[in-house]
Amino acid sequence: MQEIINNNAQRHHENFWQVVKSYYQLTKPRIILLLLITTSSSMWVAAKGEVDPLLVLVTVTGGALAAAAANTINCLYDRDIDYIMERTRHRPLPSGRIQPRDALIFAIALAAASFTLLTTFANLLAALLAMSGIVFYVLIYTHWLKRHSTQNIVIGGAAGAIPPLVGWAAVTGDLTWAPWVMFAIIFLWTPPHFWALAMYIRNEYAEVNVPMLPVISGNETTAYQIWLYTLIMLPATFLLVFPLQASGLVYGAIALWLGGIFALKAWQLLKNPDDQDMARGLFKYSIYYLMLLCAGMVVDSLPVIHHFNTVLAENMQSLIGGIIGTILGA
Ligand code: HEM
Ligand SMILES: CC(C)=CCC/C(C)=C/CC/C(C)=C/COP(=O)(O)OP(=O)(O)O
Repeated sequence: MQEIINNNAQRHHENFWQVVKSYYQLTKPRIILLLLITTSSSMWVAAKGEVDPLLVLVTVTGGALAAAAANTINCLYDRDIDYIMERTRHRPLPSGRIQPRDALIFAIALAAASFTLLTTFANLLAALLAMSGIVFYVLIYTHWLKRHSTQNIVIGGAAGAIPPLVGWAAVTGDLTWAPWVMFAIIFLWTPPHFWALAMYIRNEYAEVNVPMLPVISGNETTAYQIWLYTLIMLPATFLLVFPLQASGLVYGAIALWLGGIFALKAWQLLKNPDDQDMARGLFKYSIYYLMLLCAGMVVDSLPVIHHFNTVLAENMQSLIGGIIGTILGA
């Protein structure tokens, strides 16, 4: 008898953790992690390296709840095609581990918690921006564009670029040029990020009639588009240094190094558009790229680095002055 009770208790325990795990999976947690990295790095730049840790905690939690709500509704909406694609078949909704009605209640609760947390402990602008991220991602990307346009992720990608706006707004209460440049960087980063992935799983998207660019226009055109977006994204990363001076030369050097590798990988793919390993390589690198670029912004904003940045800038100035002087003098 005691053994049966023990077994039942153990089974209940296992079931409970399985349910928690399914809800966790529904939120696409790994994508949220990168969204939060972009949010917090923007906070660091906004606060010039001296950010209130409690505000970071609140904003990151509020942002995570909003992104989790957005991803949950996306999973709910896409459960029909997710059921067909191998990569997504085992998600909680298509595999029947969570009921659609429960997912909807979960998403609404997450969004409400996010709004409450952000308005109470950050500010209304940050909360409204996070909510606009959910609405944009769900309505514009998931509902309107994903199944109808090859430009789905170009326009829909704007949702994924909102988190740095949330972070900046939480710190300063308004939006200046710098957060919009961060928005632009992620907006321009999204097509290379996603199309590289879509190039090596295009058969899956073709199977469910989602008009991703490689399915409709082929690998050559997609690789060319990836190359173009990369070429526009790279200069955008330097706008934070010049003319905005929101970040210094340490960040500039990191952006140059990381961007060089990005360009090299995009160029190699352009020359070998049917090479799936190269496409996979660029997709994986795109994730590290954004993480490290954000880390670069944070490191650059730290007060200890400020001094170093100033010395570097002065030396650069006299170096450039010297070069111009030599040219003019010659
Ligand atoms: C509309 C824009 C975007 C689309 C369509 C898109 C699409 C995808 C897809 C289909 C995957 C593969 C997921 C899987 O294997 O289940 C993926 C992975 C990933 N995406 Fe994006 N993405 C977009 C924007 C973003 C943004 C803005 C971020 C963060 C800043 C991001 C971060 C990631 C990360 C970290 C992964 C790897 C997840 C893992 O390892 O499981 N994505 N993306
Ligand atoms: C501020 C805020 C709340 C922003 C939220 C923005 C957000 C959740 C962006 C995520 C982008 C993303 C993972 C798209 C994948 O969609 P998909 O449906 O094409 O991928 P799938 O084929 O794997 O389902």
